[in-house]
Amino acid sequence: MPLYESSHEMDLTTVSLMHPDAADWFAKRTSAWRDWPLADLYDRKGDTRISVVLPALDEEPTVAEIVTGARTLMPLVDEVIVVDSGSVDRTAEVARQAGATVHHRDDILPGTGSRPGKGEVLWKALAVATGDILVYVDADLTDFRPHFVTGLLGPLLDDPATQMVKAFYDRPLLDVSAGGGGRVTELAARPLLNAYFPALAGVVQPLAGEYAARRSLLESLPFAAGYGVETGLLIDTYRTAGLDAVAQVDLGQRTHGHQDTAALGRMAATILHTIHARVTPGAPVWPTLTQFVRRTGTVTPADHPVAHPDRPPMTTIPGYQRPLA
Ligand SMILES: O=c1ccn([C@@H]2O[C@H](COP(=O)(O)OP(=O)(O)O)[C@@H](O)[C@H]2O)c(=O)[nH]1
Ligand SMILES: O=C(O)[C@@H](COP(=O)(O)O)O[C@H]1O[C@H](CO)[C@@H](O)[C@H](O)[C@H]1O
Repeated sequence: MPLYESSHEMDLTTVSLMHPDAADWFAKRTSAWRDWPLADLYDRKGDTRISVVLPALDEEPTVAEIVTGARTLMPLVDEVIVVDSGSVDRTAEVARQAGATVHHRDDILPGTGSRPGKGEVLWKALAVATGDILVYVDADLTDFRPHFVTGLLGPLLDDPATQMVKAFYDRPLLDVSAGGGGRVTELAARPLLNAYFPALAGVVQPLAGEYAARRSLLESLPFAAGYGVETGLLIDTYRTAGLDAVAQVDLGQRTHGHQDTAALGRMAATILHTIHARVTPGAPVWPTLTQFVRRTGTVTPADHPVAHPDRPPMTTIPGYQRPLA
């Protein structure tokens, strides 16, 4: 694993208060996508099967370009799969035209039913993707480039002890004039993780939708619902496989579609509940978030359920079999 040297290199004068495990981990387990040239990855792939998986809910404008870009990496990448989360637009059609294998969430393990949200489709992907490694990539990226995938694969193909690789990147905030993106990351996820899991304080983008992990790990973990999925997988990987099983890779810059503040409030609440369930399992917590809608001079409360049960480890699901290539 190359030591991380770039403009993001940790400034050691500012880290004295970071949890020592986090500082040590950051120094050892952080690399940049340029550390992982394509030719080296081909050499290291051997018979490891690699699936790129895109969760998609109404991503017609962006999904095809990402599929096309990921497919330029074949045969390093063995398959590009889109799991449709209930789109009402032409997401499935344009993804298929671009060369993806498309599955609708309702058609995967139908005996388990279908739940809304991102976590559900990432979980169900395990029942259709044939890879030993799954590379998750959001389908709303507006600047996808193949190095997003190769960067994430580097630490996994390099070191069998690596179980999960998180992306990080700079995040210009489109459509809004001030500051950077990653608003839930900075205002909720990282503060909560620093407080409750300080050894994870070195993870730059804990919510990144771009990450890769071994099937054997993903099959063994619960998947938190909705937008809690990344936080749950990160905490559970840390707890079951140890901090050094996680690596992170700098992919440069990433832009994506933005949701409004209220939607991000619900995302933050789901992440809070995901962490709460891991810090104090079974402890009471109010399961809804009340937001307010302003209409003609008044405000109306709108209650949103934000605490949802996890999906259990895929290996516990009757009828689940690893799909054959
Ligand atoms: O119910 C959902 C919500 C989101 N997504 C997908 O998850 C990824 C990230 O979600 P989103 O873009 O809503 O989050 P943001 O990037 O705005 O924070 C995208 O590919 C979405 O299409 C999904 O599959 N099902
Ligand atoms: O990081 C965040 O705060 C949010 C919102 O980002 P923006 O402030 O709209 O750039 O985006 C994250 O959450 C999504 C849901 O889990 C992920 O899919 C994104 O990859 C992640 O960046």
